[in-house]
Amino acid sequence: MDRRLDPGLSPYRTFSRAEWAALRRDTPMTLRPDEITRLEGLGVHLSMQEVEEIYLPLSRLLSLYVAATQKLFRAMSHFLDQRDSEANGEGKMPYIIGVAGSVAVGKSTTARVLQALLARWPNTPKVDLVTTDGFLLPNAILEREGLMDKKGFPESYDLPLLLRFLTDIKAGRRPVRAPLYSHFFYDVMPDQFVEIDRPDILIVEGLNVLQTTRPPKDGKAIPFVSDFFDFSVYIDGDEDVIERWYVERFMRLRATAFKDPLSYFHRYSQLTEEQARATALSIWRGINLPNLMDNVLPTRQRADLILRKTGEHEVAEVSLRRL
Ligand SMILES: Nc1ncnc2c1ncn2[C@@H]1O[C@H](COP(=O)(O)OP(=O)(O)O)[C@@H](O)[C@H]1O
Ligand SMILES: CC(C)(COP(=O)(O)O)[C@@H](O)C(=O)NCCC(=O)O
Repeated sequence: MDRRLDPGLSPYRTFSRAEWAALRRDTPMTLRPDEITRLEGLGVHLSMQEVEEIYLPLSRLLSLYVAATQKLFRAMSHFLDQRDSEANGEGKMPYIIGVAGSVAVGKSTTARVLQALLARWPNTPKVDLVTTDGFLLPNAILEREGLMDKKGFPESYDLPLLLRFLTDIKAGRRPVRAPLYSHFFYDVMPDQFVEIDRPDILIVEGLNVLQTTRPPKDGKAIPFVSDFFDFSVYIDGDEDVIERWYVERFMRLRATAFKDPLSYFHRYSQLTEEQARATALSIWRGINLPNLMDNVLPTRQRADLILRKTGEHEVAEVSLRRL
């Protein structure tokens, strides 16, 4: 079902692939084929054409937005009579980009491509990447709370920890640590963190990054995750296509990572191909699809930019929110 906004009512300007690709203008291709290969996830064939026609124009837009925001930040520092060193160390504020969308829609891959392209721009050499998977509650708590079948749902995250992380980033504290999630162990890794030390850009990717927060029981108002964002991208696709991507990824993992006896899903590597496909479909239709329909898709129209994908991860349309 196509739930895109009625163009007559939309705050977005929508570009065809060709119109968007033309906005690359003279932006040079800064990634070599071997670098694109390194960016690919398991089984991903990331086409050079996709990077040139979709992600290069996006990196040009973001570079312009970051430069304008850096000017705004200096204006605020001037207003506050703050010297650059006092404002936030070296007079810069991390520009935070959120990347949202369904499980298996391509958030991690897109985030890695953007990280590589944005780091090539002279005004943003340091680009860090964090996934909100690390802010999931540990399996022990999910199991105690009966939430193992809700992994990825709003209630499965340690939202206060994520908001504290983003607050520290925006306040310029250094370094700030983000917990790490392992898809191999299917759990948050105890005592493992990624340190974020005042990057020019921080990309935060995850299912929940555009969700509006239900007020907590104590009634205290808390911010939305996206209140800390300077720009946000939603990666969109038809549910039946994402279901295929999810099953394809599951089957690739079954043939690789799941074969390791230490892998959480090792038991699935013992299944026949048909049983494994049925299991992947059951997990998708029982957990990730309801989460997409109820909690993720409704956040699409909060994004600044929507990448609408077709069957093989190609982006067919780009919608950019008008200022
Ligand atoms: N642009 C792309 N081109 C080709 N394959 C892709 C692309 N983006 C994602 N994929 C594939 O789709 C699956 C999901 O991608 P991933 O980035 O892991 O999604 P997410 O982080 O949203 O779960 C992965 O198996 C990956 O190989
Ligand atoms: C950990 C996740 C919530 C994160 O989603 P993703 O990074 O794949 O978008 C998801 O991969 C997940 O494990 N969902 C629970 C059901 C499943 O095993 O797919």
